[in-house]
Amino acid sequence: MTHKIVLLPGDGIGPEVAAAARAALEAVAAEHALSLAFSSHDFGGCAIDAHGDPFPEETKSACLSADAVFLGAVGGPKWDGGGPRPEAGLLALRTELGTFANLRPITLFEGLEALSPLKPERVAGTDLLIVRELTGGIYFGNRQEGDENATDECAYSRGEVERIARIAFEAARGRDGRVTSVDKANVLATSRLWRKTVIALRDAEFPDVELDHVLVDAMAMKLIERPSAFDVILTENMFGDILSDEASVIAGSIGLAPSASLGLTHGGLFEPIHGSAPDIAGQGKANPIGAILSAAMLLRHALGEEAAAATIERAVSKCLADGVNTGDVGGSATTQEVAQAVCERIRAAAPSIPLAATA
Ligand SMILES: NC(=O)c1ccc[n+]([C@@H]2O[C@H](COP(=O)([O-])OP(=O)(O)OC[C@H]3O[C@@H](n4cnc5c(N)ncnc54)[C@H](O)[C@@H]3O)[C@@H](O)[C@H]2O)c1
Ligand SMILES: CC(C)[C@H](C(=O)O)[C@@H](O)C(=O)O
Ligand SMILES: [Mg+2]
Repeated sequence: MTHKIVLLPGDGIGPEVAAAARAALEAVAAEHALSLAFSSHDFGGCAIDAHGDPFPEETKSACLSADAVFLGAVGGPKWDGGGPRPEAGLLALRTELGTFANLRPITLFEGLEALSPLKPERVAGTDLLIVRELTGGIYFGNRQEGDENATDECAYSRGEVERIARIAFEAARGRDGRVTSVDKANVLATSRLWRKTVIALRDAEFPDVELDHVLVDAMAMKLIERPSAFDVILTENMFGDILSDEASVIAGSIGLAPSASLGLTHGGLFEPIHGSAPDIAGQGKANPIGAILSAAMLLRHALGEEAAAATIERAVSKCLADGVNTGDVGGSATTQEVAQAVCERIRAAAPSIPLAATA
């Protein structure tokens, strides 16, 4: 069976890290006898330039009929003027695919401990999963934009909160059994609904999972004070966006952090959490590890290929431990060199296939 993978390289460093992810997928497919068919499509700023639309119809139908979608990154100063925005295409893509659950794991890698801005004793033992609601909240409420006044409405329904909370509780059962729900219930009505709903769901369906609540401002502090205190962090769209960039630095660099965006019907959307990094685009400086680990998440969540996902993850850990790193994590390797080093380790790690007996 051939799996159809749509690639949306996008803008800035997006094409560089997407090429690295594709190389890792091709290497692992060869070793695990998987059949993957790739097609690339215009999306984001480059699609605005080519079609006047960040999410053209052709791209949309390719995404909808794919088994999984991989995105590099979109955006950049070129499209920050007054016209269509690349980021609007990304929000439309998430809505179109129904990917309401954004999983953002933060993993400490051997060999990179010294890169964390936190003291080693604070960072030791950190292993976080941020579960971010992705298709609701202030990103998708009514928006009014004027020169004197502007409004961004934040709305959540009980059903939207319940379905993302269920993902977090289920994830916690496979981990350390603890969920920290982050909100701003001392001020926001949406946060009070959030908290009530999360508590009711835990009591009804997940009494075995430990649950606590932290206000988002305090969480921004606690996350860097003692990140190892947390297991699964469940939060709404905007808080999750902000906290995940913060959390990524604990492990060394935003360039290392992957994500999976999952829904109920489509295989999902997989993207590193970073953006198009215009400051380093086109220079071979982008760290491709977040993108490569997103490709591993694609294999696991969209295709059910756990062994292939684990092969990529082991190859990444080995590559980082061997010191093959881009500049953001203290090395001097280029994007392509890191990708190549990961691919070599994918090939070296795969089980050897016995030779057929010859007469
Ligand atoms: N999913 C996405 O497509 C996505 C995500 C975030 C931001 N954006 C967009 O990207 C553009 C730039 O945003 P920004 O500068 O605020 O955030 P950014 O994540 O692009 O960059 C922030 C900083 O991190 C560095 N960085 C990011 N990724 C890196 C990598 N892989 N390797 C090494 N260093 C890396 C950059 O050089 C920069 O200094 C904006 O237009 C924004 O809207 C897109
Ligand atoms: C580009 C932007 C719309 C996006 C978000 O805020 O969700 C990005 O920051 C992310 O984290 O994926
Ligand atoms: Mg973000």
